[in-house]
Amino acid sequence: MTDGRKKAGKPVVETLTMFAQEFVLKQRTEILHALCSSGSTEHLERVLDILLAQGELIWEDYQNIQVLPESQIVGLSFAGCNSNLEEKEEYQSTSTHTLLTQRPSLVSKLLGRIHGALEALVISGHFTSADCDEVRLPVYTPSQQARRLLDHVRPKGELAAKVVLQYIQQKQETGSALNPEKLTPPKEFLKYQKKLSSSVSAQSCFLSTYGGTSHMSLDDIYTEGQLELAQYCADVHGPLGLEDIVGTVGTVNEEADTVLVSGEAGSGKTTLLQRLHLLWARGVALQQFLLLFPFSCRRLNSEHRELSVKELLFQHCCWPDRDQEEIFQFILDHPHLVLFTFDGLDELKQSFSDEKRLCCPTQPAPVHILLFNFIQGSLMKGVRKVVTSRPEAVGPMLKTHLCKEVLLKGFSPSGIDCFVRKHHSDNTVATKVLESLQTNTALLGLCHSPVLCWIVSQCHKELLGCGEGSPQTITDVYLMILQHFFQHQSSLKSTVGLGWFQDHLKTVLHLGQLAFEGMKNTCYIFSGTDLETCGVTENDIYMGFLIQSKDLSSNHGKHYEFLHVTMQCFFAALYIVLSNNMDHSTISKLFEVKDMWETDLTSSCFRACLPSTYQQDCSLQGDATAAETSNLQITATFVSGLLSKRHQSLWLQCCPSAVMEKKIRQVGKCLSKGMQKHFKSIPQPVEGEKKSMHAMPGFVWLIKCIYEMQESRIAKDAMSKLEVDHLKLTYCNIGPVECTALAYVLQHLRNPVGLQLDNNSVGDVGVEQLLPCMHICNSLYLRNNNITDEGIRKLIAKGIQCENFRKIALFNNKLTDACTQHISQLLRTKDDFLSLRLGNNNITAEGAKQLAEGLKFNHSLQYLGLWGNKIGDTGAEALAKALESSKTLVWLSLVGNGVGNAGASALANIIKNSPTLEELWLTENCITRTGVERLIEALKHNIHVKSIWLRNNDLSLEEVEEMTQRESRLVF
Ligand SMILES: Nc1ncnc2c1ncn2[C@@H]1O[C@H](COP(=O)(O)OP(=O)(O)OP(=O)(O)O)[C@@H](O)[C@H]1O
Repeated sequence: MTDGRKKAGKPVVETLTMFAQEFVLKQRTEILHALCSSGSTEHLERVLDILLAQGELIWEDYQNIQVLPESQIVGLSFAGCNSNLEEKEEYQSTSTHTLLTQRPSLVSKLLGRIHGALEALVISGHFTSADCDEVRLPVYTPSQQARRLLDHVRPKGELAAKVVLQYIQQKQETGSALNPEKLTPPKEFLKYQKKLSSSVSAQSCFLSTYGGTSHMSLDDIYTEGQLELAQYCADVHGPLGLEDIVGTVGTVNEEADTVLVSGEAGSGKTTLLQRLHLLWARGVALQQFLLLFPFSCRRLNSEHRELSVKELLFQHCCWPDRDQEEIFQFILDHPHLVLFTFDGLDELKQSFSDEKRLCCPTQPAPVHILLFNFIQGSLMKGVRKVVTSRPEAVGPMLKTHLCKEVLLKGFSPSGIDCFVRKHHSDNTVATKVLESLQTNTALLGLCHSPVLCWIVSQCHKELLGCGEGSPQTITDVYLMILQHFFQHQSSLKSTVGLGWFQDHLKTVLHLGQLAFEGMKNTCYIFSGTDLETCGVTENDIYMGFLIQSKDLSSNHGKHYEFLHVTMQCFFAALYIVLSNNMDHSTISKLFEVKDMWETDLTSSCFRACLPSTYQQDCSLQGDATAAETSNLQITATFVSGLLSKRHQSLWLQCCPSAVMEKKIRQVGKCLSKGMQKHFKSIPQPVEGEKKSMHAMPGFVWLIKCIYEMQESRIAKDAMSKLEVDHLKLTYCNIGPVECTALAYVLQHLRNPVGLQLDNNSVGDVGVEQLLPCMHICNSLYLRNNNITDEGIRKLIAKGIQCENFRKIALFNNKLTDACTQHISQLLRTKDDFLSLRLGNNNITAEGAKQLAEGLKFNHSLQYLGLWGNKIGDTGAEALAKALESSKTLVWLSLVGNGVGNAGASALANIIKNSPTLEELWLTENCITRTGVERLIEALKHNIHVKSIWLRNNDLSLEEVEEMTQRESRLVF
């Protein structure tokens, strides 16, 4: 700090300063972390704004801090930063002084108005264009630009300060400059905007999945997917809408301007972006953005030139017919009016890194460097960016640069209904398809994934005609679409048995090879030469599995891609299974693909089976991308499914059975080995604790592969070696499909386990899928899983029959009084049930009364949690009556239920009589002194109770103090 500080001269200030100094010294590490850990200087700058405004920091000090390199900025200390009273007086009531004292609010008022303020300063002759350039450096965030503007105005004097203040005041009176309607962009800009929006509209009005077979307009088929914030946000109730993706809701890092939409393969990320694009181009959504530039990372992979931002925007999205410079300058000046979207970040050949910084929009660089710098905000700061990716591709480094993350979780049950009805104009057909899904809940579970829902709808004839053999696995569904396309596109109409597969074996192998080679090289777009190399013919293309790539085909001959990348995975799997000249190590290498979390990205083992020239090519790309790992896992899942005995008849006629048997054995061995590795990683339990395993995503994948094989021998074998008491799969993206696989495998466990599935998307369909393994679960944790009364009805019906089942946790779901009669039945019937937790649902007094009916007959329950419901005083009275003679109850929580004094008085009876109760939670229940007196009275008869929680009730401080003294077990 400088020595030019002056003394405050007031003892009180000195004392405070000493305290502050001491505090800063003691908490130095924490303060430094809070100020600097986000990688942005915003927090530090905000603190500086406040210090300047309050006169705790004088201008010279501030300037010194400003010029110090970033690492030394943290040398800021409060030592001697006394108020500079003399200086304060000197500037009293001048505009320059106002710039200082109002600095924090001026910074925010200038956001979105920098351009106008600079213009006013230039016109008034206080600023040169060089001043403007310094303020507008693209490396600055909008708030930093505002601060630099204020910094530059100060030395220009009183009149310049006045201009800025007048400008801000005027703008406030006439409305927000952030509103694009208030802007008057140059004429050429408006023409460009029109051209861009018609190009975006043309690109987004049809769905590509249907390209091979028929056209389907997005309007006709688009169905809302389930969007959720990745991080809990107290302000958000109910589902997110499309506009929320770019809105402020759920923002975790205000300085970042990249939103990530993550979702599994086929969950609808591309389609969602397409919908956003279309709505913007039509002028019905996202109208806060004047321009929207859509990018596909898959296509950006083909751009090998170095480009500047300008070239990237204009060459890849829309070319301005005139006045390029002016249009680009307008974009630079109004970044907050521009939106970039990047689909499939996981498909980019390079993994995200923030090592190479770039901040100049005119400097050419490889496109992935441009993209990474957009995300970090070093380039085109202020432009909103929406990026999509599979979840496993998003590492912690990328996450630090996100404004928020939104999860796309596929269709909800009503979404499936809506999609199927949109898909079939004939209502009778739609109803039949939906009915058949209700009878096959494994398939219904699969339909939560939009791509699978599309296949199932597309293949309704096959589906409705297959009776008993209705599809159960993902492989079954993909085989169904294979058959569907062949039978619809081909002149060979083989109707008998499996003739269709034999008839098209050549096509399968050609497309399979193309898919397989592509997979090895992270290639999803194929040139004519690629097709030729694999022998793909016009007839093969005609079958409809390949579609022409949109914007790449015109320049360099036709290019193709698979209808969907999962289709490419499926064909690659068919090739691995059917090809007779496949390297024998391919399968084991495929299954060795490591978890993204386990080590660095290494699917290189898979590449090792390639010819050496190919390996060289690949090594040029550096590490494997996330999409590669994820797609190889999907391929391995299909390989497992295709080698299932159920599909033997398909390949027996085209492959020697000895070869196939060997492949089956290999897959079985790989799965078993993979499981062993997981089990070995389970740490020994600490004494007194249960042995617990937290599954890694790779565990779920292996389980899905086992399910695809549909061989209980393999499932049994894998599970026989798992020895844990508690299996934790929280935040593992467990939906209905995963539940089906889990139940298939876990039912073979030798000993009962606690199954913890908190914070997933199990839903009612998932609950139903779990039923086959209920007998092995002694406790089931399903917190925050979108479960309704219907799911619970089925769960309880099964649970009642399961001997081991003793505990259930269902907080944060969608339960109402309608489920309590079933739970009541469980309590009445199962006299060894220990724990019931139903917090944060919608249970009222009626529900509590139902539960009480069951509790009257129960002699085992120890834990009952009903916090965050609405049982009120009558509900509490009913429960109290049922529990007052309980000889087992240890813990009861009725937090936040409005039980009031009447409820508290009734509950006092439990205290009076219970020989076991230890804790009673009555926080936030509108209880006054009258209620507490009853509790105190009851406590006189009970020495076992340890604490009664009474925080946030209707008591005065004096009452709290007095009652604490009378009864120390009351916690206020
Ligand atoms: N919201 C939706 N409404 C209607 N159909 C949809 C929707 N979302 C997805 N689909 C169907 O599912 C198919 C796959 O979806 P999409 O390509 O958007 O998934 P994705 O998440 O981008 O997959 P990937 O990660 O593999 O690239 C689409 O082509 C379409 O047929």
